[in-house]
Amino acid sequence: MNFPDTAFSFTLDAVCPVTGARAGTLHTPRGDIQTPVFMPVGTQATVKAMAPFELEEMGARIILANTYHLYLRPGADIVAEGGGLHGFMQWKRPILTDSGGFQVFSLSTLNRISDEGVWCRSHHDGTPHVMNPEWSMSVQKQLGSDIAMCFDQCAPWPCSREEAEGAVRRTALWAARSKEAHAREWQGERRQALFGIVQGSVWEDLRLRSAKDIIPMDFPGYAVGGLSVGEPHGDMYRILDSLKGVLPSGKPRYLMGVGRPDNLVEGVARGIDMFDCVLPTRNGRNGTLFTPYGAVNIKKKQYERDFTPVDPECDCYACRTFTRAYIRHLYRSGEILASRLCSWHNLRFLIRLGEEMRKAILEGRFPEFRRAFLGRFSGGEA
Ligand SMILES: Nc1nc2cc3nc(NCCc4ccc(CCO)cc4)[nH]c3cc2c(=O)[nH]1
Ligand SMILES: [Zn+2]
Repeated sequence: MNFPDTAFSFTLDAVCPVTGARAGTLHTPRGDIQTPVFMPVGTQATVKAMAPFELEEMGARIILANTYHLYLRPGADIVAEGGGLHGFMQWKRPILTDSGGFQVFSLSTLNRISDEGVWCRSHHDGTPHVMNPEWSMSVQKQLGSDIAMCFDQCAPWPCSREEAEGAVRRTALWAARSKEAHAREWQGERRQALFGIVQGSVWEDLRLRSAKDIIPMDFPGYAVGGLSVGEPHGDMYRILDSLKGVLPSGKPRYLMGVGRPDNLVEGVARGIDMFDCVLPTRNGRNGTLFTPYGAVNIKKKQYERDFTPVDPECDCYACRTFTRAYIRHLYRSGEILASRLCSWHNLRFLIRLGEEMRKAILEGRFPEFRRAFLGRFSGGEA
């Protein structure tokens, strides 16, 4: 596959004049991605309980995998030998890999951070590892993802302002080292885009400082990190508002780890193009299903004789084929198909939400779409 210099480019197809919501197209060597887009999470080289052909059927255009997990198991060398992630898991469309910084803090049993990098013990077997920008770029190359993320430091929430400042400083340091290591790894071959990540927790001035550090490094895309870590949604939205006019409008904006359907709509309204979250499959496995009116917990007795689809407006295989009563039976019987059908529906719900927001933006009716969707969707149980 040859990679012309314009291997990665982003086209803005339309912008909502009222909110600034965007419809765009991210051109990658493995295909175009229309935004807004939800990226199913495939942490360990699989979107849990879904086969690649099913992900294609539901319209998944790009999926996410995790450097930290795959480095520890099965090992980046095995994935590389298996043809990189695309060959190993037989997913032919684009893949984005997270860089490992966030996961090392949320998963490793012990970790020490310094400007050099992170010393940690594997959450599998306690073996010691050093993770840093150079390590992350090398592993993401072995994984062969289409989009790699800078190795960054995500401050926890809540944290002190000093902690947030430290993470901003280190994230800038590591972004420069990531960019340098990435260029060295790829020697000018344009086969993997590297996205920058902005930190700063819930302080607007620190977010601005981080943006001023990262944007001049001229990445092909920018992620908003450090959110969806437990902070109130109001803080998330306030931070997105503060970055809206700062992040380069001609490049894709990726909000990491988000999220619930209402978070996606509010994120798009604040200029976000790309999202990822484990919620659809995580909720799928515990029987919590997205519907236009909020989340439905299929375990509930009230669905015992409910012979209607999970979501009558949904076009997914689960909603076209089965009833709530049947899926409730599967769930209560501990049948594997329950997790599959619930994950399938939740993933399709978010993928379709992206498609519908894109259509609304292109047709100049995003504010009405947003009002109608949020008016019906109550974040909690329906
Ligand atoms: N490199 C990098 N990666 C990130 C991944 C993230 N993922 C999140 N949030 C996801 C949190 C999340 C975890 C589990 C569930 C399921 C139900 O609880 C939902 C959300 N925030 C994140 C921030 C960063 C970040 O700054 N840098
Ligand atoms: Zn469905």
